[in-house]
Formats: sequence, C-alpha cells, structure tokens
Amino acid sequence: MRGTFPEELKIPPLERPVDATIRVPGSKSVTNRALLIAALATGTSTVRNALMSDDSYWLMDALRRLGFDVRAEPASGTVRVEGRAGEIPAPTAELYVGNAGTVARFLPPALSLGAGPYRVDGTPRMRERPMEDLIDALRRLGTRVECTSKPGHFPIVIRGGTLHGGRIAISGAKSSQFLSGLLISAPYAAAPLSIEATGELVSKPYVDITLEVMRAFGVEVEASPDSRIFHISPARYTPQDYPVEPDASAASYFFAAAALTGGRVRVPGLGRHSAQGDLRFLEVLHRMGCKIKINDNHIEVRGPHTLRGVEVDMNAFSDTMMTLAAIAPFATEPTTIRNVEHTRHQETDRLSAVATELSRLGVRVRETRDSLRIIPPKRVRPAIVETYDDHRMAMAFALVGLKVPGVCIRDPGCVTKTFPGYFRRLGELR
Ligand SMILES: O=C(O)C1=C[C@@H](OP(=O)(O)O)[C@@H](O)[C@H](O)C1
Ligand SMILES: C=C(OP(=O)(O)O)C(=O)O
Repeated sequence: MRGTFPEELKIPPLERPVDATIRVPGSKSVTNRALLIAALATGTSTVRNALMSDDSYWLMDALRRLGFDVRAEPASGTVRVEGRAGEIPAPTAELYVGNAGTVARFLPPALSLGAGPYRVDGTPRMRERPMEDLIDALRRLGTRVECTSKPGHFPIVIRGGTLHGGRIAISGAKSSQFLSGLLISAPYAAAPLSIEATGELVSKPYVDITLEVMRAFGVEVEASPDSRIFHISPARYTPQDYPVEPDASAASYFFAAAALTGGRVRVPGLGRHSAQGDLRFLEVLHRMGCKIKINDNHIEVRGPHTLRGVEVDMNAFSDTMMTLAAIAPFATEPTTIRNVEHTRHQETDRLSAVATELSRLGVRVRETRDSLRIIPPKRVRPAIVETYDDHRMAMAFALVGLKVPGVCIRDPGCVTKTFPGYFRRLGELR
C-alpha cells in the first residue's frame, strides 16, 4: 500500500486552533476479528466500513490463499466473505502476515482446523515479535507447529486437523492477542474448551472487543467474574451484515490535536457504547485539562489554554501511549507513562523509539524498563523524526509538527499499516 509517499514529509504548523469534524477509518481490531469470524461462519457475511490498510490486506490475502471467497470494495470498505462453517478450504498454503499482530496471532488457531502444512511468515520485525505462548498452547491442543528458524518465532509451519477441547492456560503478559486468537477459533474445537489467562493480561480491553464481535456473530463466551477464565462450548458463527465502528486509536491523534492547539475536534461514529479501550485516552486528556463530550454517536474534545502533565498507567490502552508522549512536551508539568513494557515487543521497541525521538526534539526523557517520564523543555526544537517502520511513531510525532515549525517525518508511508489516508486527514485540520 506504500504507493506514493515521499521519503520525508515536512509538517506545516497550524496557524490557529483546530476546529474540525474528522472521520477516521474503521477499527483495525474490529475489522480483522470480523473478517476472520465471517470466514468461519456458516454462510456469507458483509463487513461494512472495514479498514482498508496493510493489516487488513494481509488478513484478506491469507483468507483468499486459504480458498475463501473474499470480495472487497476498497472505496466503500464493504467486504463480502463466504464463510465455510469452520472448514479451511485449502489443504495447504503459503501465507504472509506482514507485521500485523492481529493476523499473526488470530490466524494460527484457525489454521489448526485445516489440514496443512500451512507455512506462515511475516516481516523481519514480525519474526522477532513474540509467538511462543500461542505456539505452545496450540501444541497442547493437538496442533503440530514447527518453527523453521528460531524456536517460538515465525516462520512457522502448521499441521492441523483438529483443535482439542479441554482446559488450557495461556500467558497474556506479552500480548492479549494470543488469548483473542484462541477465543475466536475456540467454538470450532472438538469439545468444550476452557481458556485461562495467566500472569498479567496486557491490553485487556481488546479481549472485550473479541467477545463482542464473537457475540455479534452469534457465539456467547462464558467469562469468570474476574475475566480470567473463558468457557466456550462448540458452536457455529452465523453470518452477519456487520458495520465496523471507527478506530479509536486512529481518533486519538485528532483528539490530541484539539488538546495541543486549544481547539475543537469532533469524531463521528464513535460513542459511549464502544468497546474500544483506547477511548480511555479521553480520560487522560480530561485530566490534562480538556473538555470531553461523549455522545451516542460522536465524541468531541475541546482543548484547554494550557495542558497539564499527568501520571498514567497505560497498560490497557498503550496504542495511545505515543499520542500522549507527543503532546506531553507541551504541558506545564512532566508526564509519566507507566506499565507499558509490552510495547517494546510491538512494531518497534516503542519506549526506546519514543525516548530517542523526543530527545532529538530537545525533550528530556527518563526511560525505565516499563515507563517514560517526559519533562517539557522551554522550547521544543525542530528535527527530522525517525519512525522505525512504526505507523504510530509517524502519526503521533506529526502532532509535534502542528506546533513546532520545521518538524519532518521520515518514511511517512509507514502509516499504511493502519491509516493510509492519515496525512490527508491531518491536512483537514487547517
Ligand atoms: O487485539 C488487538 O486487536 C490488539 C491488541 C493490542 O496488542 P497487544 O495485546 O499485543 O498489546 C494492541 O496493541 C493492538 O494494536 C491490537
Ligand atoms: C501494536 C499494534 O499493532 P499489532 O496489531 O501489529 O500488534 C498497533 O497497531 O499499535
């Protein structure tokens, strides 16, 4: 999807506070759950307002290689998926997941339902990202998984045939996506399956998104009151006409632009009934001095005259960690972001990337194993910001350019992972 992006993009500063209504694309997390669940369902589903980006492309590409009929209209975001009732049509396939964690972690449990061998690989970074907890769980459920390069990592070869039922424990300490991946395919296990999340479960609200999309396609999961143990009885997804809501993480950049400039931004299509945990970023903006209105079908943020610094545990909504890091230098006090060690295993080592790039902009940062303390300088200075092939580095640090003349974003094309039109939308703030 990289297409026509320049090597470097200079961000022109805003001359006045923003005042805009900004539409953001469909949620990556919801899109990739809905597409895979639609493929497992009995009959044809229509997924509307689906995100069209690298991450959803790689899932659709994998489904097609597996023999599913997937028809996408990129302009409207409508995707028709012919579900095969839990059958994986192709007995063997070569699959590529790019650097999409959702594809890397959701697909392998579904591949256990097919014959195989299925060979699955990803980008060099995906080969470094954790897979071991999921691979171990699949092996315990009767799937043969071979790591052809490094134990616990891509590339892998899966030979399936069945997914046993029973009881299984999986660690959620590195990624919640392992648990979500198991949950999505669990209704097709040979017998009832109980999954226990052990250790600290990071990014917990994403598990709620999984349960919500499963429920929308007709499958209920019984969760223990502490949301640690999940019981899934054998069931079949029913096909749906399913609208994907806008992406809350993508919206965070525009909410932050209102905060940064003392302006107003409204994002339609998101509201109080959303399961997306990244809307907790709004609580952070509120504590920094913003006024927040959450309606049924839109959210509006008004920025203050001066932003306050905050101390915040972002474990549950860490995709917005970089958004906060990018506006923190403009607050009146330091900001501390805690409990986000797991982001070191994502598109890049995000704590290290943020600390390095903020330092380049003249901002003092104290980095620990799992936290950042950002100390606002007298003046944020211009710089060419490196993005480490991380869409969120590019999207977040562009916000600095809205305030400081001379900020350039290196490799802006990396935004295609989740938001190909990001810089066009950012231009709509003018
Ligand atoms: O399940 C999902 O859709 C996601 C879960 C989170 O990952 P981790 O659980 O690995 O933190 C999040 O960071 C990612 O962008 C999307
Ligand atoms: C962590 C992210 O992605 P992934 O789904 O690849 O884990 C992200 O989008 O910030």
